[in-house]
Amino acid sequence: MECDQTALPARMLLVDDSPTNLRFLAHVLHNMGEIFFATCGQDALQIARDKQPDLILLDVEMPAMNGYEVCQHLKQDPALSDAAIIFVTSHQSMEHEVRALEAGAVDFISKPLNPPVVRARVRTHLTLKQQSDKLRQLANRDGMTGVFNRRAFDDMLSVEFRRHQRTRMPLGIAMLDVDFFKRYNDLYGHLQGDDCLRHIAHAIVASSRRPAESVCRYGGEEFIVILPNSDAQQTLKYGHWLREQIHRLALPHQAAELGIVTVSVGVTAAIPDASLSPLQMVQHCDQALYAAKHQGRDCVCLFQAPQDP
Ligand SMILES: Nc1nc2c(ncn2[C@@H]2O[C@H](COP(=O)(O)OP(=O)(O)OP(=O)(O)O)[C@@H](O)[C@H]2O)c(=O)[nH]1
Repeated sequence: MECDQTALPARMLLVDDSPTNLRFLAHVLHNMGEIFFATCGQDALQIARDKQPDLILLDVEMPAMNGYEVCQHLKQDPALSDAAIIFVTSHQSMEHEVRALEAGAVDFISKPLNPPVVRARVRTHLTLKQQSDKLRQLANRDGMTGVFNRRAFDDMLSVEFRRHQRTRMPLGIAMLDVDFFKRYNDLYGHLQGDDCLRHIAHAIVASSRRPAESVCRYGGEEFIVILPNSDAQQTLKYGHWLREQIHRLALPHQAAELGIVTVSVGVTAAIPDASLSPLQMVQHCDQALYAAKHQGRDCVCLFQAPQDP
C-alpha cells in the first residue's frame, strides 16, 4: 500500500552558502540519515521539493535569499511545510531566536557549532518528526483499507484543484461504487464484506501507477481517485481500466448477475477555473456514477455538462 514511510532513513537537507560549513555539518551528522546539500535559498527550495526532507538545517545569513525567506517559502508550500526546520546562525540574541521560531522553525542552533549538541538536537527533532508523520498518517488513512480517508481526500483535492488552476492543466476524478453490495453482505456476512472492500482497495491502488494518483475511501463501499493532468479521455480510459481490474479479481458474488463482484464508475475531468469548485467536481463525478448505476451497473460513465438550449 502507498505511503508508509516509517521504515525509511531520515532525510536531512543542509543549507549554507559556505561549502566548508556544509562539510563540517555533514561530518557531525554522519550515520544519522541521508544528507542533501544546498548552497543558496533557490537550490534549497528545489531540493526540498525533489527530496522531501524530514529536517532542514538552514543557515540564516545567505546572499540573495536569507534563511528566514527560505523558511517562509517552505512553510507556505503544503508539500514542504511539514519538514522540521532548525536555523543555524552566528547571531545569539533573543530577538533572532524569536524571529526564527516565529518563522516556523522548531529550533535554533548557534555557531560555533558544538557537535554533540547538534547531534542531540537533530536526533530529538527527527524523532518528533517521525511521530508526527505517524499521527498524520493515522489521521489521513481509512483504518479498514489503508487508503486515504474522506478528510484527506478533501484536502488533497483542494490542493490539486488550485495547482491545476495555476498550471491550466486538466484534473480528473474517478468515483467507484461496488454493485449490489447490500446483497453481498446479506449473502456472505459483514466480515467477508469488509474483506471484499480491502481486496478492491488494493486493486485500485495497484491500478494507480502514477505516485500522485491518490486513492481514497469516500464512503462505505465508494472509492474515489484523483488523477492529476488527466483530460476527459484519459480519465475515462482509467475508469475502464479500473472496472477491468475489479473483474480480474473475480471475487465470487452469487447474488449478482455475473456471479462476481463488479463496480460502477463515474468520471469527470476539467481544467479548473473560477466557474468551478472542488465540490462541484465531486458532484459531477457523483452524477456520472449515478448514470452508470442507472445504465445497469458494471460500466463507466463520463460526466457530460448539460448543453445550453
Ligand atoms: N461489509 C461492509 N459493508 C459496508 C461497509 N460500508 C457500507 N457497507 C454496506 O454497503 C451496502 C450498500 O448498499 P446500497 O447503498 O443499497 O448499495 P448496493 O447494494 O451496493 O446497490 P447499488 O449500489 O445500487 O449497486 C450497505 O448494505 C452497507 O451496509 C463496510 O465498511 N463494510
